[in-house]
Amino acid sequence: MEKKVKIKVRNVTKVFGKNPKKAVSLLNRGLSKNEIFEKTKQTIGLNNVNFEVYDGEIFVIMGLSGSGKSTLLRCLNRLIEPTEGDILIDGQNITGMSPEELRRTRRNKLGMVFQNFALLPHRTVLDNVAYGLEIQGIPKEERYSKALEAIETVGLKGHENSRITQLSGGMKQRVGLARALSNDPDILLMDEAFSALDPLIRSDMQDELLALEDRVQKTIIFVSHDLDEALKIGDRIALMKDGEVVQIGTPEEIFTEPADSYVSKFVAGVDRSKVFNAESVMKRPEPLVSVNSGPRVAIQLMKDHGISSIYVVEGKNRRLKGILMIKDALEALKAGKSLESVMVSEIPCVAPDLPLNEIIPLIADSQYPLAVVNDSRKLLGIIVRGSVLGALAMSGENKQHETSERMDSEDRNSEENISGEKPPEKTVLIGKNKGEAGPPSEGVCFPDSVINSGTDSGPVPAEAKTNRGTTRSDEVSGQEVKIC
Ligand SMILES: Nc1ncnc2c1ncn2[C@@H]1O[C@H](COP(=O)(O)OP(=O)(O)OP(=O)(O)O)[C@@H](O)[C@H]1O
Repeated sequence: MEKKVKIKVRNVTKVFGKNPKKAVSLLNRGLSKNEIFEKTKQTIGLNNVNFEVYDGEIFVIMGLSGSGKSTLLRCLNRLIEPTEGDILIDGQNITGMSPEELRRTRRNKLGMVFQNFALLPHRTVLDNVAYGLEIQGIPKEERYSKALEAIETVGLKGHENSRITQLSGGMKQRVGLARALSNDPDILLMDEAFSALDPLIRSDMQDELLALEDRVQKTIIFVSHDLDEALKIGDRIALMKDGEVVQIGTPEEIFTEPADSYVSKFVAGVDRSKVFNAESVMKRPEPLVSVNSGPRVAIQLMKDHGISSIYVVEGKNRRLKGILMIKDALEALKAGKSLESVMVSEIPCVAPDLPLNEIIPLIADSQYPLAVVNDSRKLLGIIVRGSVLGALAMSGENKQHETSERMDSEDRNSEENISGEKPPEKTVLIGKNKGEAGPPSEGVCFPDSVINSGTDSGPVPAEAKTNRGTTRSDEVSGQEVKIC
């Protein structure tokens, strides 16, 4: 599905100083930020920035101090006026708007959360959250009702009448968030919103933001100088240096395909196992056999593909039923039994967003590849040891497809290793997908048609996914051990 562009930033440059034209002309002649400052005493805040933000994504702007993050964020609502360029929100160019139009757009579409909370210390939580609505002239009853809703959304219900001075840092930032949400804006601009918090509280707030994003589906532009934070919460990250965007990509793209040596150095120290997740290391689940097929079909498929086990699925949505060993299929053929009666149905399953560091112990303990399933138990992919090791070992310069190629050959070996091993009595499901298998369907499907048919049964997406979802509080609880 095509992504809807919510914000478009086009050729935006910002010069701080009284003679921006001179600075811009020097920029166009290729002079650096420092050279321009030496010559003109004008500071380049942003240099020809271009990007798009999609509806409903968390887009992180990150970079070192002074790289232009806050300037860029503030240009998006024109708290800072760009010197050149356009900023379009829902297709409307805000750089050309009159003060009244701008006010309306800010009010209806944009909410902002600041690092230092920017709260009124002597007011209650409720009055702080309702403050933005108050200055818009919204009647008391309506603004309190909206404010109470926002307070509940950020988990502060019961604290409406507390004074700001009575709150912890984390709670204060929730108030800031509630205030930004009170008007139900489409877009949240968050400027180092969690940087002032203690590490544990900060981590909690990141989890809560992800959970909140799941519920309310806002477009969030989040400024951070912390790479771990960016990797954790960002759908995509824009990395800035000296007022320029040096790379935009998913966390994994930034990791595996750094645009230059600056980006490589930036990501050098990061723990790869926290960046990759099940979806990014799984391989296509092929071949598959329908639960309604006979053992002869399963044996033929395993023979054709040179494998000794095969995943058994049901219906066009390839709902996972179990795994079948070739020896059991042969036995079923001899005894006239069904696949279902001889397959192993209790196999280890993980959710697609389970991070690699949580997958490693599971795969080490498992006799089978791990099945990656979604909430409706659709088999999305399988993970074998080789894939995990490949992702961990890959250096920053290597490209994603190299891993996939290596995975494919290692998968084969790993699947072979399953052969002949006695299935365990019970195996476990880790992750959030814990649904029970439903009743068998009537139709028979074969692997290729299973993979290629139906609206949501397409191939495993090539685009790599990160572990951001796994840190959501509701999903962390999904790590409890369950029988699949
Ligand atoms: N009001 C201003 N007047 C002059 N220069 C400014 C002004 N605001 C920002 N700058 C300069 O613009 C550049 C970008 O600053 P900005 O605050 O956007 O960076 P940042 O990446 O957000 O940094 P930090 O993480 O330290 O907040 C810096 O060189 C800064 O000194």
